[in-house]
Amino acid sequence: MTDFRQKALDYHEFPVPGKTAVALTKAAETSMDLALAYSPGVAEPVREIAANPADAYRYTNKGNTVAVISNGTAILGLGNLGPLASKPVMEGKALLFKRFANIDATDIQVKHRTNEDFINTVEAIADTFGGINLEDIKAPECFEIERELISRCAIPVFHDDQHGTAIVTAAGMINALEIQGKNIADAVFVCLGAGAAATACMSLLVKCGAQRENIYMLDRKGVIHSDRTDLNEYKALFATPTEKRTLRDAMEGADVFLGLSGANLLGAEELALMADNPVIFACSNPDPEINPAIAHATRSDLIMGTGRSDYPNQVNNVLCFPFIFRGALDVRAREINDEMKLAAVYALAELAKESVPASVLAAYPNITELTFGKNYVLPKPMDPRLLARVAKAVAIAAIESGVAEINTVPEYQE
Ligand SMILES: NC(=O)C1=CN([C@@H]2O[C@H](COP(=O)(O)OP(=O)(O)OC[C@H]3O[C@@H](n4cnc5c(N)ncnc54)[C@H](OP(=O)(O)O)[C@@H]3O)[C@@H](O)[C@H]2O)C=CC1
Ligand SMILES: CC(=O)C(=O)O
Ligand SMILES: [Mg+2]
Repeated sequence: MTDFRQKALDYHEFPVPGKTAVALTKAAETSMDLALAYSPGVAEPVREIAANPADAYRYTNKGNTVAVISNGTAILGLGNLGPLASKPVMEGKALLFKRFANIDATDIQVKHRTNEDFINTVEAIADTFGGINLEDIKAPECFEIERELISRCAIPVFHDDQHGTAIVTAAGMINALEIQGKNIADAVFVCLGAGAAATACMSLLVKCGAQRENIYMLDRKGVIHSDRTDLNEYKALFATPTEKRTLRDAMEGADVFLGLSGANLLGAEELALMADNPVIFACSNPDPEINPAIAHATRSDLIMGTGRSDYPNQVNNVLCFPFIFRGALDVRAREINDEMKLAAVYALAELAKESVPASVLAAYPNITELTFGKNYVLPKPMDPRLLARVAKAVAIAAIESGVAEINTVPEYQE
């Protein structure tokens, strides 16, 4: 067993199994405390909430909670390993919600037979929480699940692998293309993967200026082209009239490679075919589509990002989901709409251009400098300014787009 593998297992096992626990926010030491917390005192907020459901935000933890819900059908890039095996990832997302945005998240794994079973289960428990973060649910089922839950629930429902990934990818891509001297409207994109993350990333990049005719998306069968008769409605949106059929065909002259598929699927020979000064975001977790060491050995003019913490340019939805939910919860947004997503994109992209406080460098002992450039196109997850910048931009966008119940912009400390 490698050192790192054992360290990771020990981290999860000791001193207590798992990564999260419940903490009390009220005193529970005296008989009076118990009388207030439980019977008879608890009856008072029960009566208030029964008379006015919005009082749940006043008297319970609802307003600061998010349920992280998965069925384990697309656990990172490891595939469909079932609900229980997804629990470490969902606990991990809960850890990140707490660490970065002080949101109390509960992980929930759902075993189900049909999509409708899953949707009904989540709908039935939704009122418990302030928001729902769907995670690691594979395409195409994830699209119907999210659409239905958004329409049935009164709280924000957000499929992180789609939109969290798309927001971070778009922010990093805008900056990387700028550094490489390329215009997003002219850039040719190859997207390996045509699932939840890939379709959402490319859709948001189109909203940021990418041209559909410049996008080659690939699934396991190759390029998604107009003559294919096996495409679902989501893949069909990216069908291109082209003679290109393989990854090799698509990579010839491309400006961008975006990997949202699986480990080691991009070869050095294909990377060598790209246009000058390309951008490579190989975002599959835990192992990217191409190892950065191979990519850098193949050509020196690229910008390379991965989904991992241990290489420069971490393109990972951790930069988004804690902060977009913080902003949404703070103004009690009914949904997370495109205006809020785009506000998060531009807040992230702008923050990467500012000089980095010493506390960020201190959190990364192997890094001596973080300056906007090829090895720093996105802020680091440990950057304490993320909360104030992204959550505030999201809260303002929610208010201005009319989906907030609270119309005062919260105060955020940097
Ligand atoms: N860095 C980040 O923040 C994030 C990274 N990801 C990564 O993206 C990947 C996909 O996740 P997600 O979209 O949720 O999963 P989905 O199951 O929804 O989609 C997976 C997609 O990858 C394609 N694929 C798998 N193997 C190959 C292959 N050998 N060649 C071409 N295409 C292939 C599948 O093709 P087909 O349609 O033919 O089955 C499918 O379109 C994972 O590796 C995940 O770790 C996801 C979210 C966030
Ligand atoms: C980061 C993440 O959500 C994923 O790889 O699925
Ligand atoms: Mg995920």
